Amino acid sequence: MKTVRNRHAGAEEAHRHVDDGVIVQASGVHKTYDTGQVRVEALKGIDLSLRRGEMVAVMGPSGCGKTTLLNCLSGIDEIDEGQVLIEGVSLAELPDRARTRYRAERMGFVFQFYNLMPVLSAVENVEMALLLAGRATREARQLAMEALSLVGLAERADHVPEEMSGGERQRVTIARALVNDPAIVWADEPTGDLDSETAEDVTTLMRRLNRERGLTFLIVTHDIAVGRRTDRILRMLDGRVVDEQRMEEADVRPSDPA
Ligand SMILES: Nc1ncnc2c1ncn2[C@@H]1O[C@H](COP(=O)(O)OP(=O)(O)OP(=O)(O)O)[C@@H](O)[C@H]1O
Repeated sequence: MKTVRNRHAGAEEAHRHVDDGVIVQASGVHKTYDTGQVRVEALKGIDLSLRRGEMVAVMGPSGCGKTTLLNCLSGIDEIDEGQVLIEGVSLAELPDRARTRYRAERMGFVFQFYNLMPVLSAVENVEMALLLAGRATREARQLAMEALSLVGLAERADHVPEEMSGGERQRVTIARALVNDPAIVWADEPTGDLDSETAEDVTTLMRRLNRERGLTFLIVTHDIAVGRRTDRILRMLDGRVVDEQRMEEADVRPSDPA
């Protein structure tokens, strides 16, 4: 994997130089939370890589460091030691504005509790991701509508979140996550707030987007039904990745309906 030294150039320019199929490369990642009273070593040396088009689950018991890992890989949180490269770019080395811009342009996020703006309609929530990334208003509206169609919600475009079910809200956040055509979508317990049937629909949707659009996903989940639908499960225990399980084709159901 080539490393791009990215001093003043924008992240956009940097990632054009690297395309060897690896999206995420983490080595020796440590993260400790120190509240003054308690010191928690949440990540104790993580090495992993994700390839373009992969769908990977991170599983493990409560408190083992899954969310911390997602936050550290995606640059939401700072790491104490080690290195994280996304498309060959070390986000930690980018100036603040370039890092924010990189995240807005190249990453999508899906969270358990949706994180939608309650006063905005579905289409406005989705287009916000584009407007923040500097797209023109008209183009943003058109792309947002296309993304809502992809997740089967075009007819709900004008509804605000409280007028939608949990599954519909999560589909809006998935539309928002993919609308920028990101390098990777980070999903933290995307089905955690959903009943099992709706969770399966949302998982099927993510798998379809992964297969059809080559969208790369890293999904933190407690739900083995989600894990089974991915390409790989990384199992964490006490701040470390202790096991990796590749899913059989039979488990990932290649013939899932759209
Ligand atoms: N901001 C913080 N300050 C202090 N400690 C924290 C903070 N965030 C997480 N921790 C601690 O770090 C450890 C890992 O937490 P993390 O949220 O990553 O676990 P998790 O595997 O995602 O858990 P869960 O499945 O319950 O969401 C836990 O011991 C947690 O208490």
